[in-house]
Amino acid sequence: MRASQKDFEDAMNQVKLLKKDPGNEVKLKLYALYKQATEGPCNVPKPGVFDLVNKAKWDAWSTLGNLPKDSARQNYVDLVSSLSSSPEPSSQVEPRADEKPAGYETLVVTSEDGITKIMFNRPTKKNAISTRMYEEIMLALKAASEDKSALTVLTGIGDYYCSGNDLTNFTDIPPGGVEEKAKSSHILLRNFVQCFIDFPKPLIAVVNGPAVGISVTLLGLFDAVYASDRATFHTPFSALGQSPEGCSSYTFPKIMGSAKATEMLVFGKKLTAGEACAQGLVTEVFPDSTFQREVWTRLKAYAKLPANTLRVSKNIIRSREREKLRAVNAEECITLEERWQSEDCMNAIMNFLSRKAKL
Ligand SMILES: CCCCC/C=C/CC(=O)SCCNC(=O)CCNC(=O)[C@H](O)C(C)(C)COP(=O)(O)OP(=O)(O)OC[C@H]1O[C@@H](n2cnc3c(N)ncnc32)[C@H](O)[C@@H]1OP(=O)(O)O
Repeated sequence: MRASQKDFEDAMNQVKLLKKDPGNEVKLKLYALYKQATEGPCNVPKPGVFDLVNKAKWDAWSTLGNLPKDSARQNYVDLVSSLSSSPEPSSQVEPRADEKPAGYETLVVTSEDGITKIMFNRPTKKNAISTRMYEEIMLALKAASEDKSALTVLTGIGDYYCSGNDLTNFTDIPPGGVEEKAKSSHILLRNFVQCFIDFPKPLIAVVNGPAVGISVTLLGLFDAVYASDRATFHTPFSALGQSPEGCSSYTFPKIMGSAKATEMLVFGKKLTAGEACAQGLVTEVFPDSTFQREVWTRLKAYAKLPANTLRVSKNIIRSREREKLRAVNAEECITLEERWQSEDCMNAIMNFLSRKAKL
């Protein structure tokens, strides 16, 4: 069920009762969702650069773009419920000594109704995946694989599902130079994709808006993909001097045939949600106005099925491919390590950072 006005008002009251300060980033998010839910898209002039607090608020609100009021209300209620009911996202799993403490900076993770929901939470950066976010997604997936939920869902907070790799990840060059950076990125990416290959329960993507780069390629490793009709699917690797990852060089041709996969992965053709569904990458598309309600109603029903049986059935569908996928992942990362050191890739990143280029 979509959050009602009453749920929204209850959530506003709950915020006042929070025992722990949720931190500035979450407070800005709450502010922005509140304004969007009550007034719609940001309609006030941008404050001056020295008015830091109001500028931060304005940025947070305006980044929600044209997010409908009822989606904003729902996101507000979800965010407050995650703050009040499960402030320690991995509380169902004992963290090992070598793990980061519970509490995510780039994600909101909730677990209820048999569903663990991992939400990308960098809406001001269109949910681009920073190095920290790669690490946190791996931790959240590990916790979800061990908790009691039947299903695990990935989705985005704000108007984007995810804008792919955070291109500023490549600006933090270590003393060993670009070569060392490419090597460490190779290892991070390989481990990250491995978590999706090995994930033991049904893994569902709820694609709430545009998806770019690695957030698209990974969809081939999900068990179901539900998309809003606002979502688009774009893998602009060639324009970035990069090559396909997330096992897409294997899964995409298998899902849609090699000609359609080439259009996406080599020529960077952006697909609408309808096109992605016709090509088998997306399971079903819903109108944005009913997307959240319809998807969560369906997932809550699926989550009532016996959790162990869901695991067993997923495993029998996926297990034959696992070794192959591991080999593909390794090969893609080797190729990317070389690409990241190429002139094409460096120029593309510099162009984006100097705002000369966008998708
Ligand atoms: C360990 C390494 C592993 C590497 C794995 C490799 C993966 C490959 C990929 O994922 S390739 C895909 C990379 N992504 C992109 O190329 C997207 C780049 N972004 C854009 O083109 C645009 O931002 C947009 C089309 C996604 C959205 O455009 P819009 O005009 O609506 O919004 P802004 O451009 O103003 O964006 C708002 C702020 O968000 C920042 N941002 C958006 N995407 C990214 C990104 N991928 N990386 C870093 N930052 C991003 C953008 O810079 C704005 O920030 P600002 O407000 O501080 O300026």
